[in-house]
Amino acid sequence: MQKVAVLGAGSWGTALSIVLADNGHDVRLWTHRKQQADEINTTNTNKRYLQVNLPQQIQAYDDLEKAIDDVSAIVIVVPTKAIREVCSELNEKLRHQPTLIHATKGIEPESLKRVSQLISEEMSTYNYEDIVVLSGPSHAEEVGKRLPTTVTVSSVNEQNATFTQDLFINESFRVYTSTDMVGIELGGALKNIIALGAGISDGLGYGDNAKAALITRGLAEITRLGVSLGASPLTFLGLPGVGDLIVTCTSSHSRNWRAGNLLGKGHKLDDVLEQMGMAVEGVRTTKAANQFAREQQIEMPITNGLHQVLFNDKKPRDVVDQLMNRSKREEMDDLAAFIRTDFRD
Ligand SMILES: NC(=O)c1ccc[n+]([C@@H]2O[C@H](COP(=O)([O-])OP(=O)(O)OC[C@H]3O[C@@H](n4cnc5c(N)ncnc54)[C@H](O)[C@@H]3O)[C@@H](O)[C@H]2O)c1
Ligand SMILES: O=P(O)(O)OC[C@H](O)CO
Repeated sequence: MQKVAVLGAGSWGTALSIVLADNGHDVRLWTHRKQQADEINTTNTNKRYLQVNLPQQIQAYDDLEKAIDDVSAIVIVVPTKAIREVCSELNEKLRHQPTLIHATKGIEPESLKRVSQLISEEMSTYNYEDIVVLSGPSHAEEVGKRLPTTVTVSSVNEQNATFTQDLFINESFRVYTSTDMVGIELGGALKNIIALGAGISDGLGYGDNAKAALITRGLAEITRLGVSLGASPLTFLGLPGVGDLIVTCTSSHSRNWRAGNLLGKGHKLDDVLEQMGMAVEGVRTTKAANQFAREQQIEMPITNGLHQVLFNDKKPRDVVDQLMNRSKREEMDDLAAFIRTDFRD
């Protein structure tokens, strides 16, 4: 049994707390809202975020210092835009060296940094190599009901990855390890761009053919960008790559798909984000990936099209026309070139 603090009591932090509690761990779920902590502790529910009863071993805290006292692991699950703020507070209050795990899927637009890089920059006693990421096809709504789910954990420090695998694995939550930290984080972040696109496609009334094309050509874009940043192309064929793309692009559980669906139906971005009331990571990640692709001359036509819809007020239908009428080409041409470069190195 371990003492584990989970920072972020949204849908994913709550679902991961259930997995940890089912495994017999003492779980401290931290929220910055006192009212939410009171709800969890008095009724064993967190109704705004997850429609399930919570195990009693989950104790909620609104005091960060108390939540992290004497824990052997801290799981960070706030949205990317809150990572620096939460980690800077954590850095001030942490007096020992528990394993740091994150399950956040995003990239910081201004710096184009991955979440593990942001965490290590804010945490003075941790190196980037120590941080662990947990990612893969995993909707909180299904994990909360103990439906079969598989994820991957990765860290440059392989002992930390194995410790995290042991912490979470159980009969309904299967955990693999991987040594490709960069690929695992990028796969989880970049799939949200394509999921927004899949939602838009469904919102426009396009069919399964269009969605299959988005998923497959989206995977090509993700792989190009990922490999250029040092990821293994094989990672994108695994759970944090194509696995997460499928689950996010095809499910109405997905916040990114749902936001895209509303955009496809003609709603404005600001209204959509207000209506969602939860993290829609793909919006900021589109900005980051589009900027990086432009700077590095990486071809990402779907990401670029989505960027035009989100930030330049372009009509989704016009972007689809633009994508369908690009110049003729061979399907695997540029992707093969990227992958060969990786193997030659
Ligand atoms: N929901 C899922 O099924 C799921 C699955 C896998 C990964 N993720 C990833 O997990 C991360 C969190 O997503 P979520 O779905 O739980 O989001 P959410 O919107 O459900 O919850 C986010 C939580 O973070 C808290 N928060 C926001 N800013 C904060 C701050 N500055 N300080 C403290 N707390 C703050 C909010 O109060 C809320 O409780 C995202 O990166 C998402 O991509 C989500
Ligand atoms: O609800 P979304 O779109 O943030 O996606 C949730 C998970 O990342 C799916 O694996």
